[in-house]
Amino acid sequence: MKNINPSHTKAWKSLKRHFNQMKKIHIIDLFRQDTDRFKHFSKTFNNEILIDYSKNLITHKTMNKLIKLAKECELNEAISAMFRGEKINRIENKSVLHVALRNRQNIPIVVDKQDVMPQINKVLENMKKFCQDVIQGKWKGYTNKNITDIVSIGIGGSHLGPYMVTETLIPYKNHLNIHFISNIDGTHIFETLNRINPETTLFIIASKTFTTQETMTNACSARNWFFSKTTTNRNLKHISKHFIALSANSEAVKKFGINPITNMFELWDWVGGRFSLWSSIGLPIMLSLGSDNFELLLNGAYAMDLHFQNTPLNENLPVILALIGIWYNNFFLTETEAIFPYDQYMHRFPAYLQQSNMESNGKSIDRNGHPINYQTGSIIWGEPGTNGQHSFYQLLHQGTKMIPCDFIAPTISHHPIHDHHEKLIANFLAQTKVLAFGKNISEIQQEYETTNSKTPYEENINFNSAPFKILPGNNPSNSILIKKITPYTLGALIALYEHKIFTQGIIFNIYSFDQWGVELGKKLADSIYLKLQHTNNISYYDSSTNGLINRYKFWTRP
Ligand SMILES: O=P(O)(O)OC[C@H]1O[C@H](O)[C@H](O)[C@@H](O)[C@@H]1O
Repeated sequence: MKNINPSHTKAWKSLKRHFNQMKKIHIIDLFRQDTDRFKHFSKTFNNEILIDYSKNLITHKTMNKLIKLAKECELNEAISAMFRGEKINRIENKSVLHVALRNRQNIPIVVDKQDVMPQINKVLENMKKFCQDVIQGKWKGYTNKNITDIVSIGIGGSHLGPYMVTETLIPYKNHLNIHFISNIDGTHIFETLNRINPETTLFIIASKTFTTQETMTNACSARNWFFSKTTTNRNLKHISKHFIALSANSEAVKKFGINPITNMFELWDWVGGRFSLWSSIGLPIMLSLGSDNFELLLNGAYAMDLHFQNTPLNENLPVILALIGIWYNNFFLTETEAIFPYDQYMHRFPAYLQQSNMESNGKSIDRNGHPINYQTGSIIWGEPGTNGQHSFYQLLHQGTKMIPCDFIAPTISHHPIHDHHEKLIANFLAQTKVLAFGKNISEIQQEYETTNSKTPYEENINFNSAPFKILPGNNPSNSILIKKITPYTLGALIALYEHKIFTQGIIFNIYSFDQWGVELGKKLADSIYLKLQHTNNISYYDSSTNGLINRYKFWTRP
């Protein structure tokens, strides 16, 4: 993988010139010039996912230039390097192999002279057997009762993926109640423990490192609670019926009191936290949906992996989305990208993408170790539709910022109650249309002239309010229609975004698979935590931090 500064490429310079023309063009003009724009700028994946990217400020010329940029940045070579298991996470000297976890044809992938597939398959088989036992009631609690509740304790990548998937796929859920605890705020665990019975609860401690402060604090509290509520006398034999670890750190798991041989499902250092839902970190998904559905999720992701690996760049969906994102981020200099799932079950999808995208591509040092002189990762945010429409869409329609959006919706609802779904989809379509085409003064004028209600008062209001009713449009969006949200299509959708992130990271010339930015805060929290224990006021840090610490002590001391 070469380290190529994208802003020094020919394609980048040509895109800059092209941008100077395109910035004067309105999406309306693009649709006027090409009446078949939808046909030219939309693609389907396996007849289950339709991506319409026609409502973007792009032409064929734009796309060709962006593809040239990807080629100059050697994207094809980078894709092969990832799938080959090369150590592309160079600073940490690790391979990036979440794709191996869903390599459903078992094609050997070699890391350090060893094929990783046998160990992946072994863990997957163990997970399946374990989940089957829990679901079928063969796995009993220490008082010989069936498990009814699963509590997953983890944070970041060890939380967001499993949580988002189990929420999105609730229609496929079995009888087990599933709870997630992530925040170190005691409220999170307090509220969960209040709702469960220790004799019938299984705690899953999900942490690749098994050292993360939030997770270990919650895990210790869960264990203490379990001991306090049961008559197990801290007996490890009993704990083994109720605590499972998902981790790459067997030593720490053992120290915690979980037997790594019988009660731990392994993952490996080549699985990045934010890409780990396909690994043993996905155990809560498998427990909640059953192993067949988990495998369908893997199959969907695998289908997208094959597409990403084997499709020419100009037909390649993750690449197209990534390049359109770069077009706005690096040429229009947009700051954010919004994700609007028109599906209530997908309510955590934007939060999930926030981590996977922003932790991956929120970097400002290039792969040569030099500061970057162009924009990298966008700010990702979003809410499910239609709630967002009654909240922040005003700014999208009439604010001063361009915000590229992805609208995602299923065509077949899991709950076709009366006309809810048609109304939901009508809103989706209305919003994307209005964002692109807006409403101009002559349309307002025409509307005004054809309305019947023209009392002098209304005339006055209408006349004066006309400028305030203009919607400039020209805000770009992608529309992603999914035939139905199933484990398979969700797997493909997640992989689509994973590969979009990868593609952008390669073109930004950054390392997308480490996250040094989060380390300092963790270390400092540890040291401040110690300072909070002392009774004396402190003057160790800057005046603001000292002032806050000392006030905290003043207000909390008896
Ligand atoms: O799985 P763990 O080792 O507990 O890590 C959990 C999370 O914490 C870290 O701070 C990273 O920022 C995340 O990428 C990671 O997923």
